[in-house]
Amino acid sequence: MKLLVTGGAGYVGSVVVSHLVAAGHAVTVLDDLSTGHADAVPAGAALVVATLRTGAAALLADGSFDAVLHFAAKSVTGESVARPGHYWDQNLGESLALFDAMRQSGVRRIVFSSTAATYGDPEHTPIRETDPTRPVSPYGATKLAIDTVLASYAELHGFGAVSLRYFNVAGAHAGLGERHEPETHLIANVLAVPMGRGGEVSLFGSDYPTPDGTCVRDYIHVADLAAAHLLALDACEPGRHRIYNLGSGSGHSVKEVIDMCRQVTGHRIPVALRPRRQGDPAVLVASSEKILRELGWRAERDLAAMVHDAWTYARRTS
Ligand SMILES: NC(=O)c1ccc[n+]([C@@H]2O[C@H](COP(=O)([O-])OP(=O)(O)OC[C@H]3O[C@@H](n4cnc5c(N)ncnc54)[C@H](O)[C@@H]3O)[C@@H](O)[C@H]2O)c1
Ligand SMILES: O=c1ccn([C@@H]2O[C@H](COP(=O)(O)OP(=O)(O)O[C@H]3O[C@H](CO)[C@@H](O)[C@H](O)[C@H]3O)[C@@H](O)[C@H]2O)c(=O)[nH]1
Repeated sequence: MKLLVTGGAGYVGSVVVSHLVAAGHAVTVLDDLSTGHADAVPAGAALVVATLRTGAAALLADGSFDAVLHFAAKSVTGESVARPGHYWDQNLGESLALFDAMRQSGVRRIVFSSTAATYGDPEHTPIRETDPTRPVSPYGATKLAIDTVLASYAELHGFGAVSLRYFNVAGAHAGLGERHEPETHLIANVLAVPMGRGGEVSLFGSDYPTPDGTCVRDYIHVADLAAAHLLALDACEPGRHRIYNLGSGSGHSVKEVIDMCRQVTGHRIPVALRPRRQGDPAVLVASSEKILRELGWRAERDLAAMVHDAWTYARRTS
């Protein structure tokens, strides 16, 4: 297929592009490099540097693309609380421009990066796709709004759309990994300590109602995530919007993640206890039964593999 990948110079997008190229697809990346890196775009894919508003319509105009994978977004929860207008503009506004360009050029298949943040504070664990969506941050609200637009465009404009709700993405693959500046994600921050960038890792809150008092998350390897995108692409069906959670079904606490990083790196990794971070739910764990049942996908790699691969990547890129 001929594919347009928005945000393909970012962490998750670049790993998915490497899988798409390996599977024989022709890939064009559209990315404004606001948080991505031109050198993360895998060999074999073309890069167009522009925003969705300025670049999508011209790229899609000739009607030759078969589908879009839409990763481009601003995705730092805390920043979204400080700058909600920026998040609505960048996430919903830019997505509407992309969907409009798709509609005008007749491209109707799309796989979208949604998020566990659409659920907010869950009523029970594990979270199913049918559970209530009550986001607690502007970031989660913008992503839920985009899911809603896709449902509407599927019904009214014949889009075949799949929203993949990622839980906590981690690990590295094919020499591609996390390079966010500043970094907010736990595993990358913990590994920065043995890499010599900071003497201790901040642990945000140890008084949560969890077994060891720290937040529990469902970590998923970025290569497992990439595999799900290839299945989702084949599952795009005109007139339908499907939503799938992507997680492993089991949770790890922040303390467990830090211990795993100690084990893998052999470094003692000092911890500084800090107050809770605003907007962090205590437990987020996915039920991924729906995508197993319907598309045959399940997470294959465990936390040890994620930390090991992230550590290999960190050392290689230092
Ligand atoms: N990393 C996670 O744990 C996680 C979890 C849930 C959902 N997600 C979603 O997955 C997607 C990818 O996340 P990531 O961690 O790779 O983020 P990232 O910041 O590394 O990648 C996003 C990419 O989009 C580009 N971009 C942003 N706004 C753009 C715009 N308006 N026009 C063109 N390009 C633009 C950036 O330059 C960057 O290359 C995002 O949509 C994010 O919300 C990520
Ligand atoms: O330096 C750090 C970084 C994080 N944490 C904690 O670690 C946990 C995980 O945090 P982080 O890695 O920032 O991920 P989340 O905030 O859970 O968010 C990620 O996972 C969500 C889905 O579960 C997605 O919606 C988001 O886009 C994605 O950033 C949370 O309890 C944080 O408070 C720390 O204690 N210290």
